[in-house]
Parts: sequence; structure tokens; C-alpha cells
Amino acid sequence: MAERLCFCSSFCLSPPFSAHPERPTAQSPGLPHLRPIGVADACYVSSSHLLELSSSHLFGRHKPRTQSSWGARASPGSSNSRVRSQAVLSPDKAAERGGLSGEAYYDAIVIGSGIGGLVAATQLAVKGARILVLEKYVIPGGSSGYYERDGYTFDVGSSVMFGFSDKGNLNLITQALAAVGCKMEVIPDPTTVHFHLPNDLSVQVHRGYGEFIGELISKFPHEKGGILKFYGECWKIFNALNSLELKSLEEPLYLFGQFFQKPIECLTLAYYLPQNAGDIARKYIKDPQLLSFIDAECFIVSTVNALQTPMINASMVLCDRHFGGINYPVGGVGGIAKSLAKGLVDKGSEILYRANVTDIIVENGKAVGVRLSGGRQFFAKTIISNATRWDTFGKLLKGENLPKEERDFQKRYVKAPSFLSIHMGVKAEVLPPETDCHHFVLEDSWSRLEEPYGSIFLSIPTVLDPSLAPEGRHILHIFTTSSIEDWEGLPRQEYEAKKEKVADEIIRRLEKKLFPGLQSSITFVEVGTPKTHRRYLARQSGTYGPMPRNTPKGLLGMPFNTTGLNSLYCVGDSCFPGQGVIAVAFSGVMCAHRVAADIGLEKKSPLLDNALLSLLGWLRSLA
Ligand SMILES: NC(=O)c1ccc[n+]([C@@H]2O[C@H](COP(=O)([O-])OP(=O)(O)OC[C@H]3O[C@@H](n4cnc5c(N)ncnc54)[C@H](O)[C@@H]3O)[C@@H](O)[C@H]2O)c1
Ligand SMILES: CC(C)=CCC/C(C)=C/C=C/C(C)=C/C=C/C(C)=C/C=C/C=C(C)/C=C/C=C(C)/C=C/C=C(\C)CCC=C(C)C
Repeated sequence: MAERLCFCSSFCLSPPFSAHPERPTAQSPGLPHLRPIGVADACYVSSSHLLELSSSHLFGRHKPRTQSSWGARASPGSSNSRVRSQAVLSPDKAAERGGLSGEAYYDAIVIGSGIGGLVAATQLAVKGARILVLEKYVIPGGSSGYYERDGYTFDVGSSVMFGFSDKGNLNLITQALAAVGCKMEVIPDPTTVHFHLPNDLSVQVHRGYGEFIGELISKFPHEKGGILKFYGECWKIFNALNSLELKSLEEPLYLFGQFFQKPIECLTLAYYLPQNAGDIARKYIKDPQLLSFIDAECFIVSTVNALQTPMINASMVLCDRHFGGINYPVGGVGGIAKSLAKGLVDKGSEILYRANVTDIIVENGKAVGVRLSGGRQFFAKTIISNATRWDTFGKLLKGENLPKEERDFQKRYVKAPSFLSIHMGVKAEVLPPETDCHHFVLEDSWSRLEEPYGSIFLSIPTVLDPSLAPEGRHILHIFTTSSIEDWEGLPRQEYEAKKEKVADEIIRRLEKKLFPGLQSSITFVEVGTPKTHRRYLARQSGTYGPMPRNTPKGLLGMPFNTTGLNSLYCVGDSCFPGQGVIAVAFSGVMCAHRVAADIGLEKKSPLLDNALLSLLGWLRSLA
């Protein structure tokens, strides 16, 4: 296989597993087969040791490389030897430094290496901060990770990558990689998604905006004016967003600076902050079927309908897909996290895998450190949690009263359902020529859009990158919303039987709608339930992210990165602006900026800080 990550070729994916079951078995939960992550054996690795660590862990053959063997590689006397020697300090020493002297060794500890956590960590590391990322799992990426089976490389979560172009200011994935000296080869996707909807409505979202709008107007000619106005308003917002330098909206010097430099754009965004896409669509469009189509457009990125989807978020995705386009990273989505993790270590910071944080340590009303499940402790000036807010405040902070901001958040947002996901290998000939990469299927009734198992998402990343599967095979990643309650309390056999039954039904629906002969072309299948997501992604109830309880006031009620607890920050999809890889990347950028200001790596004004934080708190209370 050719080297595919320009700066990151040293850690190609681990070799395939041995024999696999043709059908799901007790050992095939749909994500990597790993023994529960024991934390006593947590170990430091540099990204270049990722292959060794993951394959050794997966195959149970080698002992992970120890800190001292890695430390021996630091070259004393080299220009960055100070940074390197800090980077290889043994965990016990690091803990001791913080614990005994009371002086925090790290500038920040990041709990979790999802894209949100990794972006926050790398952005801080490039500013010169000393960061320790603690990841419960054996590889980085969380929902944006990968796993391998029988020659297939599967993306754990979504394969639709926004923000991955070389244009504008909103290509946050490209920028995050560039910050640590990485650039990935990408493959442009000619169609973001092919919708297969009730009443045989079929719409391809072409990469070219004109082509997409032309197709939509051809299906709804009587709504031409409304279509142009709605999507035109999205462009107004997207262009305003794209003109700004994106940093922390909780940092007043930056925010007021942007208002000063780009007043029209900032006021545009402030105007749309409390608005939802469905209300704006209804100003221009009357046709109920077209409004339902816009619901489906929003649902695929927010898991709720347009009336509940913030207009800024809708504009971001409905336009970026045509502006920068959707681009798939060669070698799979997992390469993004691996590249960021390597970049982090290259900048002198550290990642510790199999490090399950069980407690955030609080002293005098301030977060000062964390404790792992083996009892080891680490201390830092700031703690950044990439766990969901429900996990952070419900599990990691013990004995603390839930801060008012979090109570308000939980009043406004509930956990979105999780997913049932089916990762399949199929014979290539079952796909008709010119099959699109991403599909959204809702066959009979619009009312089933948001119901569990109602809509089906399907990605076929091998349409873009055939190297992800053995020759003559394709990957089908199928997912549909499903709640954890549906899967709990079942005896093992019933659980397995239910997985098979539900998956068979979804596959049968796809066979009927899209690919005749699908069932008999399957060469590999693995099914993951919400329990699988909970277990491997460490997300409460396996949730996909926050979802408004009622109709939200756009993005107004979404919390940013600071929390009610001093020195504790959150990052990821339960922070502004919400779900989505690009959205959590933005939350990482914002978080890093706010933390950098608080630890003296960026300018700050305590007076203005207080004023802005109070103003934002007040605005949120209006949501
Ligand atoms: N199936 C899917 O497509 C799917 C599922 C869920 C989420 N998502 C999307 O993925 C993105 C989420 O990104 P993110 O950055 O917010 O988070 P993430 O969930 O991707 O990553 C969080 C990471 O933190 C780790 N972690 C959690 N608790 C920990 C603890 N106590 N100790 C150590 N490590 C811990 C997890 O193992 C994980 O690697 C969003 O876009 C979301 O919408 C997709
Ligand atoms: C503060 C005040 C007072 C004022 C201010 C004003 C201003 C300046 C403002 C500003 C703002 C801003 C900057 C904002 C920003 C925002 C952003 C960036 C956003 C973003 C977003 C994004 C998103 C949401 C995304 C999402 C995505 C997703 C989720 C995706 C998904 C996908 C999937 C699931 C796939 C599908 C598949 C198939 C179909 C197959």
C-alpha cells in the first residue's frame, strides 16, 4: 500500500485480523474486539509507536513500550531537548511533581482524544504549552477513530468530512493538521449525499452549488423563488462566518477586535445566533414536501428537524459542502486523529493511552488534577474534558454540586439517541456503476424521519478510496438512530439475536430500495449497538451528542468552553456549536484560545473577561 499520509507515514494501519465470523457473534460487537481497557497498564506512547501499541494490544502479543525506553530516545543537547525531556518524564514523576510540590507540571490535561480534545491539545501545544492527553482507549480519535478487520479499514463514525478543503477560513480540519505540520491527501466527493425519500423523491446534493440548486428546482419548480431565497440566506451567513478569524467567542479582546474589523459580518452572526433553519425556510417555502426535504437536510447533521436546528449550523454545512466541498482523507478518517496525535507528540506534549480518568480532582473550588482508575494522579494548571458534559459533571466530578450553568444546559438539552451501526464488506458487483458514496434513505413516510430505525444513513467510502477494502470488495457503513433503552437488560443470546434481526431488516430495506442482491453479496458483517458505542466511545448512553429538549433559540443556549468550576473547561460536541467533526474542531480551537489566555500564552483582560462572561451568561439565560 502506498504511503498515504504525507508527514505521518510512519504509522500505517495494523495488519488484518485472522478469521472472522460471517455473521455477528458474541465476539463481534461492531467495534474493535478488545478486552476491557485495564488502566493499571496505561502507557505513554509517541504516535510513531501507535502501530506497535494497537497491534500488540489487539493481538495480546507484546508488552507496550515503556516510558523509559521511549525516554532513552530524547537527545540531550538538541535544541528541543528541554521539551523532549519534559515530554518523556515518567508518569509517576509527573504526578509527584504536581502532588508534592503543589506546582502543576502540565499547563493542561486533556481528558479524551476525540477530535475536539486533540484539536484543543495541539493548538495549545503549538503555542508552547505542556499538554498531557489521557485517552481511555488504545488509539486516538474517539468517534472519529477506525478499526480493521479482514483487510477492511472501517471508519467508526461518520465518513462525511466538512472543513477539509484548502479554501477559506472554515477548513478547520485542514488548519488543525497544518498547525502541527501535517497535510493529508484527500479525495473530493462529487456528491455529498444522495437522498432517497418518500414519494420517490430522489435528490443528489452535487458538489457544484448550481448543479444542486438546478436539480432541486427541477423537482419543485413552483418553489424556485423560495429555494433561491432560503439557500441564499444560508450563503449570507456562511460568507460572514468564512470572513472571520475563528477563535474563542469567550475571549473579549478577540471578540471585540472582530466586531471592530468586521462589524457587518459580526452583526449578521449575532442576528442569526438565536434563529433556527426551519423558521427561515418557512418564510420563503410553502410546499410541505420541500419543507420535509429541508428537515432531512438538517436531520443528517443535527439528528433533529429544521425547526430545531440552529440556522448558523445549517448554513455552515449546507454551504461548506459546495464551497470547500466534502473531501475524504486517503486511508480513512482515522488518519486525522493519528496525524494530530503524532503532531502533538512532535510538539513536545504527550498522550497516554489506556488511561481511564475516573475523577477530576478539585481543591479549593478549582480543578487541579485527575485520577486514573489505577489510582495514579496527574496535576495541571487547567483540566479540559473531552468527555460529554453529562459524563464530566455526572461521573468525573464527584461530590460537587452541579453548577447552575450545567443544570441549565441539562434543562435545555437532552442526550440525542445513539446509533445502531452495521459495518459490512460486500462483493463489488452488487453496486451499480456510478453509485454515490453517501446515501440517506427514508422510504415511505416523512413521519418516520426522526423515529428510531426510521431513516437509514449509508456510506460507501470505498467508492472514493478502494484501498480501504480487499480487491473486488466494497465497504458499506450503515447506521440508524437507536436508543440504549432498546438494548439494555437483555440476556446475551437475546441481545445477539436482536442485533441480527434488526440488522437483517435494515439490510433488507436497502436491498429493496437500492441494491438488489445485497444480502447474498455480503462477505463480512459486524453490528454495533448503542451499548457498543457507550463501551468503546465512553459516551453516556452511547449518545451522538446533545439535542434540544424543545425548540431552541438557535445556538444561544449552547455552553462554550468555560464551566462553573474554576480551571475546568469542556470541549467536544456538548459545547458550542454542537455535533459534527468540524463543529468539535471549532470547539477545540475556541477552547485552546480561552485556556491559552488564562495561562498567560495569549493576551487577556481580566476586567473585560468578567464583563463578557457575565454578558454571555445572561444571553444564555434568554435561551
Ligand atoms: N457513530 C457516529 O457517527 C458518532 C457517534 C458519536 C459521536 N459522533 C460525532 O463524533 C464527534 C464527537 O467528537 P468529540 O471530540 O466530542 O468526542 P469523541 O466522543 O469522539 O471522543 C471523546 C474521547 O474521549 C475519550 N474519553 C471519554 N471519557 C474518558 C475518560 N473518562 N478517560 C479517558 N478518556 C475518555 C473517549 O474514549 C474518546 O476517545 C461529534 O462529531 C459527534 O457528533 C459520531
Ligand atoms: C457572542 C456574541 C454575543 C455575539 C457574537 C456574534 C458572533 C461573532 C458570532 C460568531 C459565531 C461563530 C463564529 C459561529 C461558528 C459556528 C460554526 C463554525 C459552526 C459549525 C457547525 C458545524 C456543524 C454543525 C457540522 C455538523 C456536521 C455533522 C454533524 C455531520 C454529520 C454527518 C453525518 C452524520 C453523516 C451523514 C451520512 C450520510 C448521509 C451517509
